[in-house]
Amino acid sequence: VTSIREFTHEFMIAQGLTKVFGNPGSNELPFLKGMPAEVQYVLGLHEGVVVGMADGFAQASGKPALVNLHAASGTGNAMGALTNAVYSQTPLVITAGQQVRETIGQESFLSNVDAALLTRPLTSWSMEPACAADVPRAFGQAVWEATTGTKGPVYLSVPYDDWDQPSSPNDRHLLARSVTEARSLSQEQLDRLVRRLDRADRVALVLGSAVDTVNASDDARILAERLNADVWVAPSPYRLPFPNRHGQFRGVLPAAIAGVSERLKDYDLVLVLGAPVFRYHQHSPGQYLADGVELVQITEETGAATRAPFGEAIVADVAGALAALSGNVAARPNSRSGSWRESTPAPQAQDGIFHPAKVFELLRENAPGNTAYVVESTSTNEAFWDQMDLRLPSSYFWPASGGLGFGMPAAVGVQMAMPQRPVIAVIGDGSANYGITALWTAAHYNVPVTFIILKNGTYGALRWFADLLQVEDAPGMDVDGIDFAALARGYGVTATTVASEKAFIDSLSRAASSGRPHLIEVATSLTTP
Ligand SMILES: Cc1ncc(Cn2c(C)c(CCOP(=O)(O)OP(=O)(O)O)sc2=O)c(N)n1
Ligand SMILES: [Ca+2]
Repeated sequence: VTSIREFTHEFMIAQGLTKVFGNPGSNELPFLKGMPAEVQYVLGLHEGVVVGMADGFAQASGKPALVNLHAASGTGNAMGALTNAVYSQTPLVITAGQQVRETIGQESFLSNVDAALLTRPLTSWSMEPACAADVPRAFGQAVWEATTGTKGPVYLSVPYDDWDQPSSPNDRHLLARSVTEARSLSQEQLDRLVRRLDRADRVALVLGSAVDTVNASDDARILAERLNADVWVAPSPYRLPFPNRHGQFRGVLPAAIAGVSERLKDYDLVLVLGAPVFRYHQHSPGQYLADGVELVQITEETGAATRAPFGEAIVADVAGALAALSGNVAARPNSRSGSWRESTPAPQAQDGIFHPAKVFELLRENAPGNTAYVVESTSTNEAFWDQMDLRLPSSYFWPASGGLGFGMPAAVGVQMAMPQRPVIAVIGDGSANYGITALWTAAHYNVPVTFIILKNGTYGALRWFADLLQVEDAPGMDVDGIDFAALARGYGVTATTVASEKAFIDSLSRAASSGRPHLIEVATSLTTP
């Protein structure tokens, strides 16, 4: 008789879930027993790193990732990483071991009390099956909940004595199941939108990260060029949905109410695709939109449509909408299409201290054009977008809720999913500490990420926020004196500390040709975000 474990392993392989990102405890061992050779277990040394790696892997591969955590303590460690994954709608199937079913009520050691509640509201679905016989169906539901409707992380807690129970012959039906969806614009919605776009004088496209998640930036560019529309990226992007040096690219909208309405005030129609309206961050009250500006939002995320405070929302497949719109709007004269903007020269490094813009200029000039960047350096965004020239989909990954500890692990996950592209992680010296153990996994599985640590010795973004909020004496702002090269070597990753542009370029090219992970730490000056 097939056990529930054996059936579940077979189902995982049938679903293509052939990597398990995990950190094990005793509750998980009965699930991990006899794992088929087709399944690779990727060990992370902290559950935040495990979920960060799975998040990067799932985003870069475009497929769900399977995670296995240790009951409540493991799940608790993963919650910070889940704040990102839930906002990037990353399909993660998070499983966790539970104590023996009959001992949960008495809360014996390692019981995950109220397991199905533990991850709410950071999972769209969570469950602990009411009996062992329901585990296979619940596992299937977890996979389809993660990948259908508003996609995102889900959670399944399984008592560890369930795995040895016999699987039912009915479970075989699960192997034949599929769950798909089609939520394209209706013909009437499409016709109405095309008429509005064709009649509008000055159109702005505001593109969200989901446009890159669904790999639709090419159609976004075609639509923008046909409309001769200005293109903005929606606030707080965790992906790049449009080439940032394209002649029609106007920048990333500030994550502030007044800032957004100021930049959108001269348009008569704003079309938002694949973004919430909007993910503001610093609070600067004002009019949501200037008078005369109309806004239409197309999103796959029902909640982003229903909770928006203004504009007309359509819940529909974003890639399909872009393909339909770009094929139906009238073409306008456009001298900008296909043009590329030059970048501004970065300030020179002084006495071994680099302006972050100089680091980015050296990356633009020396890293391969198909490099994918995983960035978690919270005071250098402006310099990054000024200097970088990213033209390919899946070229930029950022923690979707700003939950730090994403960058280094996600870079490992992205590189595992895209072995054909170089991956460079650009990490602040504050952020690096939240996911630093990812270096061990990079070394252990030889994942050739180049990690660049920008050392300004402080929580730069918080200094900027402290000024904004007039908090003169904020404590806990400094993180100086950390030797990341020594930490990297301690986890098995080679490292260099560079103090000149030549040394930076040499380290970069040596790292790229080594085929191994490498860390480069560079002292940088403090800039405003
Ligand atoms: C898990 C977690 N903890 C704390 C913060 C708060 N935080 C912190 C601590 C920041 C400073 C990060 O410093 P850095 O060195 O990585 O980058 P910059 O110096 O460029 O800001 S930005 C920010 O929002 C967070 N976002 N996420
Ligand atoms: Ca810093």
